Amino acid sequence: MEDFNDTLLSFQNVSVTTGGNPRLKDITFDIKKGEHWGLLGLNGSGKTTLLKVIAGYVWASKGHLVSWQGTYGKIDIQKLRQQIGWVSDSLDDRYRTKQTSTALEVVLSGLFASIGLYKTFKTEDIKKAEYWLDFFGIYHLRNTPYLHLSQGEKTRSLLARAWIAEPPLLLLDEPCSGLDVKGREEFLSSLEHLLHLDNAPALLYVTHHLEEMPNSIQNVLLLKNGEILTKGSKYDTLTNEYVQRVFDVDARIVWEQARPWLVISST
Ligand SMILES: Nc1ncnc2c1ncn2[C@@H]1O[C@H](COP(=O)(O)OP(=O)(O)OP(=O)(O)O)[C@@H](O)[C@H]1O
Repeated sequence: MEDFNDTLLSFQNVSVTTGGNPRLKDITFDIKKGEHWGLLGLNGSGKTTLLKVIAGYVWASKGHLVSWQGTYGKIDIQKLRQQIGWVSDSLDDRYRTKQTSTALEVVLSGLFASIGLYKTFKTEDIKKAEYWLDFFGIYHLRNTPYLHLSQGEKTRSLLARAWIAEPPLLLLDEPCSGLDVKGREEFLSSLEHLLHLDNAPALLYVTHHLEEMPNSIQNVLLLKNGEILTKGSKYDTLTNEYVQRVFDVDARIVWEQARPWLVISST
C-alpha cells in the first residue's frame, strides 16, 4: 500500500504563467523521501522554472504544492529554503564575485544558506566542513580560494556546501556544465557516494545530457513545452520513442551499465 507520509513534495496540477507566457502547465507528480529523479527537456521546456517553484522563487499561478513542511503559501519559505541544497551555475557565478572565499568557507556557508560567511561558526562546524571536503575528495584544497579551483573542484565544493546541513532534498541544475570528461566523472562519483549514504537526500537532477545522470537515479520526468511528456522509472521513460519526442531528434538510447547514452541517427 502507498505510504503518503513518505511524500516529500507533491505537485498538484501546478501551472506557472508569467506575463501571459505559460512556463509550466498542469504539473502533477510526487517526490518521495530518498527518491532520485532526473528531469530532462529541451531549452525553455521549464526545468529551471520547476526548481524555482520548489525553492519558492517562482509561485504557482494555479494548483497546489505541498512540501514536508506544509502547503506553499502557508509555510515559512526561508525556513524551507534552508532545508534544500541547491547547486547551479548561478550559485557558481555568485561565489566568483567573492574573491577571497576559500573552499572551506564556501562549504561552511552552506550551514547558513548564505553566500559568504556573516555569522560566527564553531570548531565543530569547521570539523564538519572538513569532513565533507574530505568525503568529496577535495580536503587538500580547503584553504585554496574558490576562484583558483578547477571547475570540477568548484562543483564538488558546491555539492559539499549543498549537503553540509544534510537537507532532505537536493536540487542539482546542470551540475556537469563546463566540466571536462574527467571532471564530470569525478563529480558523478562523488555524487554516487553521497546517494548511497543511509540518510541520502531525495534528488532532483536537471540535465540535457542523458549520460550525465548518476546511476542511482531511478525515476525520470520528461518535460516538453512546460508539460509532462511522461514520468516514471528510467527504463520506462528513456525509450527511443519518448526521447525522440522530448528532444525532437531522430535518435536511439543505448544502455551501458545502467547508464543511458543518446546515439543520433545518421541522415
Ligand atoms: N523570469 C521569467 N519571466 C518570464 N518568462 C520566463 C522567465 N524565466 C524563464 N521564462 C520562460 O519560461 C520558459 C521556461 O524556461 P526555463 O528557464 O524554466 O527552461 P529550462 O528548461 O530550464 O531551459 P534551459 O535548458 O535553457 O535552462 C521559457 O519560455 C522561458 O522563456
